[in-house]
Amino acid sequence: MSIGSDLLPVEDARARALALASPLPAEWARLEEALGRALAADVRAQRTLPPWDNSAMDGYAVRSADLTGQLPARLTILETIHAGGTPRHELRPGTCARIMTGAPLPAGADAVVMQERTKPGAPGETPPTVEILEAVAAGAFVRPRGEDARAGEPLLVQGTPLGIPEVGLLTGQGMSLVPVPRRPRVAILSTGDELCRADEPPEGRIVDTNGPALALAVSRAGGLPTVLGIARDTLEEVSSRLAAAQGFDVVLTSAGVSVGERDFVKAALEQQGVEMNFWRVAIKPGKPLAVGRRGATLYFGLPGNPTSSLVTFELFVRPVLRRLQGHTDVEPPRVPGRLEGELRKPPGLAHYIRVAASWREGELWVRPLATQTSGALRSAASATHLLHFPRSANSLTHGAHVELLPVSWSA
Ligand SMILES: Nc1nc2c(c(=O)[nH]1)N[C@H]1C(S)=C(S)[C@@H](COP(=O)(O)OP(=O)(O)OC[C@H]3O[C@@H](n4cnc5c(N)ncnc54)[C@H](O)[C@@H]3O)O[C@H]1N2
Ligand code: MOO
Repeated sequence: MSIGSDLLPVEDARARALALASPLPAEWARLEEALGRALAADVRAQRTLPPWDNSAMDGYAVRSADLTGQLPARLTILETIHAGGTPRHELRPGTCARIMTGAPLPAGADAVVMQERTKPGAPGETPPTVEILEAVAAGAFVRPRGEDARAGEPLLVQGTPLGIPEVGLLTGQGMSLVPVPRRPRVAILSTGDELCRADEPPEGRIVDTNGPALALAVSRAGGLPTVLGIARDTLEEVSSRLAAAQGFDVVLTSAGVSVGERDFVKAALEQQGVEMNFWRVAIKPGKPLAVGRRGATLYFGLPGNPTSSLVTFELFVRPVLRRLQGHTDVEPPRVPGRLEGELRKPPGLAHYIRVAASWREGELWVRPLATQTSGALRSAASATHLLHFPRSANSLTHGAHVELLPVSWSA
């Protein structure tokens, strides 16, 4: 059997993890807390915005038909309309209105000529006039009524991720609450006899960095983390700590999931009635990943190596947290890039190489970080992307076109 042939491909593993997840029940969230979340229902506009046709430029509101003959054309100025003002006159042939950006168009006007394409009449002349130097098409520099929203019509559909413009659109509708799936509650349990808390004297132990790091990653992915602390490497302790972790949508454990003599996480999960969906993925770092479900709760046994836990979070947990929050686009984003230097590996596992990217000559060039060991957090520090070194490939040469995944954990 060739290396890795008994392991699940990354894409299959992600698909299987995602298949365990569906959007959580909706809650009403204040708009400022809805940023980055996905709408749980269609939203219809209640207001038409902008409420009137208005000018996109400082200039003159005109009838485009007045400009089809000889140019320049001299028009009589009926009034000046400011943003916030109300037009008082309807344009008749041969007339126009001075108008400012955002001001409502007067009746009869169908276009705006920007000020720079005009020449003012003599100061003090009555009635005041302006010379229009260019013809304009009907609709030029007019922002039509209802361009942003039309009362009664769909505004945003279910599943739309709420970015800042979307939140702005909803604000413009006078909405203060929106329906979004509630945030997933995520428990994080570190396991390992060698671990201590950051505020304890280490004395031969190592500080649990995975717990706090995963909590930050969960928050960034929109989840609500609860750090459960450290479980010692016994089946009883890991099992009882898992039993106590009730009421969570997702439980993340770190370490104890490989084939070592004290790797009890899988056994403990099974003892707690978790149905394992898969264990071990054809990936480096992160091969021992274990995923299962009990009722509505999803369990991820993440590998203990600090970078392995972050990479598996990025490739498997984050997409699941996004699906739980109603996002439809949950696959990790990818961008094309070019490799600086060379990479080699045996075939069998897909490698996700930590790289730093910089933009050069119209392309994203990536440099593999000097340290690639999964045991060192340094191999993730200052990484901007993960370079996908495909499972079947054994070398990538300088300048190779590569697939890059921006990491959510970078600064
Ligand atoms: N014979 C084999 N050995 C190993 C295999 C294998 O296939 N066959 N896989 C290796 C791979 S790949 C990984 S990844 C690790 C993962 O093993 P575990 O998930 O069981 O993790 P541990 O062995 O308990 O710990 C690994 C490493 O990480 C440190 N660690 C653990 N927890 C934390 C934490 N919360 N904060 C910071 N650092 C942590 C731990 O001290 C170890 O150094 O297994 C390989 N072995
Ligand atoms: O795959 Mo393990 O995650 O390299 O150390």
